[in-house]
Amino acid sequence: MSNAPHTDHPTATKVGWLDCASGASGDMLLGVLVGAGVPLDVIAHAVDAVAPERIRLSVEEVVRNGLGATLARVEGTDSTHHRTWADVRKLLDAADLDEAVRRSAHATFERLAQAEAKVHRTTPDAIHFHEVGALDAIADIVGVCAGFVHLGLDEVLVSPIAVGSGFVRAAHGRLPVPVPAVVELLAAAGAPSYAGEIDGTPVGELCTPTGAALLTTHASGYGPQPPMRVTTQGFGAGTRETPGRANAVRLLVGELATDVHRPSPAGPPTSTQLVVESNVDDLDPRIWPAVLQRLLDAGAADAWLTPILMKKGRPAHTLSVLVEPDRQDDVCRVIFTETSAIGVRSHEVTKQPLEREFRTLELPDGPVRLKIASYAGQVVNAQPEYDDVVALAEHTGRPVKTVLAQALAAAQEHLSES
Ligand SMILES: O=C([S-])c1cc(C(=O)S)c[n+]([C@@H]2O[C@H](COP(=O)(O)O)[C@@H](O)[C@H]2O)c1
Ligand code: NI
Repeated sequence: MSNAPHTDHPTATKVGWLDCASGASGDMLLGVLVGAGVPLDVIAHAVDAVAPERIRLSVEEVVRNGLGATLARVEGTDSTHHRTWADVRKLLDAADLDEAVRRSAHATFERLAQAEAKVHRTTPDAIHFHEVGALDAIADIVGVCAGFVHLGLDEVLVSPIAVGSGFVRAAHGRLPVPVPAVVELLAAAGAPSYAGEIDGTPVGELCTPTGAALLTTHASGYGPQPPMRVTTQGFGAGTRETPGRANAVRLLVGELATDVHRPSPAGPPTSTQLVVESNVDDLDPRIWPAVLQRLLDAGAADAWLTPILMKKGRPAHTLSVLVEPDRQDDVCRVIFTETSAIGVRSHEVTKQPLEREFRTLELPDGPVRLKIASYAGQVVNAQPEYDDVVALAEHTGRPVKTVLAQALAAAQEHLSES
């Protein structure tokens, strides 16, 4: 239940819009939820249910660049320094927790672990949660998930996310901003981001990995504030004062105004891409697989061939490449240097990606990633990553079809449990 006044619209869609013009971190999101009316007790209760050691959560009203904001603090000392995602998952599974909170906390940690595993070339289960420790990650993630469940939002929309620029000092040295885990998380979700510099001056880290994992888990779409009748706003403060802007994330809560334009709840908004094409009748066909790979390496979203019968009755292929407009030059360079095409044509297309997420299936012989696509909040497709299946089959010497069947069965079981 939310603090927002209730209206008697029976079919009203309750929406939250997060304004991430100053980025987002776990603490900022905890603060913004309290600022928007979630009692601190609700958050603390969920965190206590999971945390293996005492965590003290507190909030304080502060001013950021002249604006009042809620600063959340998480205090506690983790006596265990090596808590991995596998350890935290056991804590989550065993906790006396609302099922919706458990589900979204699990999804958030899973995303974070996937992104970290990719960056550090390891497995999600081996990931530990940064130098601040697992206790802080538990407080941020479980607390924010509990806050969102309490608000009971039908949709959470997120603005393009300011990620920052320059460098940040981490336990293992200086990391470039946006830090690698943030880049992976936003890329996997198709979330729009930008540096957020003011007057070209590097601003440091605005969006942390925990912030990005929480945003991408809860977002049902990205974009500007939708038409909505706002009832409540909250500001969640970052710890630093930053020149030229209030270092705070903002949450507007209200009802979608369905009498005007309404963004799709199905996932990221549609985007305009280009299809660049050329008909080719004189390339040695053995070269095509390498061409398609080079196009993907050059930034194409997809590349494919269609057999055609060309002028003069010649069997040939249409090469088609789907690409973001700003990568068109890179794609054309590959086409002209790698094939015998002497010209290309292009047209704009509208792309609507479904929301996707990766989870990890633990098969008896090793992990296989599961790619899940959702439409309007419902899982509509779930496929084990074929490359992982082949790698596991090679590793174990078992037939690919056997490993694939095992992965599909594990996927079904995983989905029916979650
Ligand atoms: O310590 C590690 S491995 C580390 C990796 C990364 C990557 O992006 S990879 C980032 N960081 C920085 O740690 C702090 C804490 O982040 P939280 O998300 O846990 O709040 C932050 O500055 C990250 O950029 C550390
Ligand atoms: Ni890392």
